[in-house]
Amino acid sequence: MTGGSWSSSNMATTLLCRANVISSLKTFCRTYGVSTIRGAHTASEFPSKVKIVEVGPRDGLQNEKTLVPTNVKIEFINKLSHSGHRCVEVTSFVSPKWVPQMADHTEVVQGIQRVSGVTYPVLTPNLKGFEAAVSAGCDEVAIFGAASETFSQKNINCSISESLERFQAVVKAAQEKGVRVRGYVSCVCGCPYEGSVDPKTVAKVALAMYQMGCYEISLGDTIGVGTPGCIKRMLEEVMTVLPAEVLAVHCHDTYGQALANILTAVQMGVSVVDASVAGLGGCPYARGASGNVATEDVVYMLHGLQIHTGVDLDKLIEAGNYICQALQRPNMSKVSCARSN
Ligand SMILES: CC(C)(COP(=O)([O-])OP(=O)([O-])OC[C@H]1O[C@@H](n2cnc3c(N)ncnc32)[C@H](O)[C@@H]1OP(=O)([O-])[O-])[C@@H](O)C(=O)NCCC(=O)NCCSC(=O)C[C@@](C)(O)CC(=O)[O-]
Repeated sequence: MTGGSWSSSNMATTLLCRANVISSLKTFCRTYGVSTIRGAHTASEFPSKVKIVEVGPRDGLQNEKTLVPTNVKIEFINKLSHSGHRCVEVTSFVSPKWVPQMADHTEVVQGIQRVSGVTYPVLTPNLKGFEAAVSAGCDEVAIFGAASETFSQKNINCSISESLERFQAVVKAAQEKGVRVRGYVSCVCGCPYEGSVDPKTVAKVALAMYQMGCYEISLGDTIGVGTPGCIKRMLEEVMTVLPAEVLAVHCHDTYGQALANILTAVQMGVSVVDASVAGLGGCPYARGASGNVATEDVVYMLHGLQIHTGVDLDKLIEAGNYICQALQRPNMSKVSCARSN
């Protein structure tokens, strides 16, 4: 054995040990609680798979002023379900006075064809929404908080701490019924009312939601002001208390930064990405927020990195074109436009 090959085999052993230590730390972290392990993520690693959470039917449509017929929503969701997605967020059980577009939530949930292996979460801000969702047949819900006091007031009419109390009640009821709960934290890079947001506040709210029982925390750049630098600083802070494995990113594309932000997050080990087909959407209580990042563009980028998503790009483009025709609006996905030319 030459000195050179001895040292590379030694190095390989060292790397293997390091990988084992990191893997053990991650397992320990998942088993015994996240707040005890700090910084247990591996930086600059691409995951081999990314799960896309398709939010088009909910986040994409909630801001539409004209009511979209229920049968169109159902057909749209069915097309998305058949495009290889594993998770399609379908509607919200919120007050119809606040978001009229989501008032047909029960009909939508009960009208879709459920595909085996696909989950269909819905937003539930409080116990009233949760109970209605469960009665409609939902088995996964999402609670949605914020890292900005003013946004929390404007969006769900309560402070951050009041929202956490409400969510605690939802999570407890969900656990009793075996319903999975996802958590959102909005305004992770900036707030439409307060401006910049401290990453420490994001980390605090994300940890509180995870500790109460959410299986995953989606970090929302609600108004799309984030840049890769902002996303990196925010994720570094959040990853001091939660591992990358339980995080997702939810990037709006207002400033054209969403794909770069997602790439940054994926490079930091995040393997769940929210996106909205055709780039539809925005939050009605976030002035200036444009659509989400287009799912087609995210899938194209990830496939280019040889990251598996399970999504069939052609079928996804078809679903995006279907809803754009129904809404009579242009498709905001660059990939879809390029493929259609
Ligand atoms: C949270 C509330 C309900 C509080 O609204 P409130 O007015 O404070 O509620 P309340 O408890 O005082 O009740 C007032 C009325 O609303 C009814 N009510 C109460 N709860 C419900 C319910 N669940 N479903 C249906 N009705 C409900 C309740 O029964 C009562 O009816 P009334 O007696 O007047 O006839 C309201 O603020 C609301 O619905 N907000 C939702 C806003 C929303 O959906 N925003 C968009 C989603 S968040 C988002 O887009 C961001 C995200 C997730 O994508 C991530 C990102 O981009 O950052």
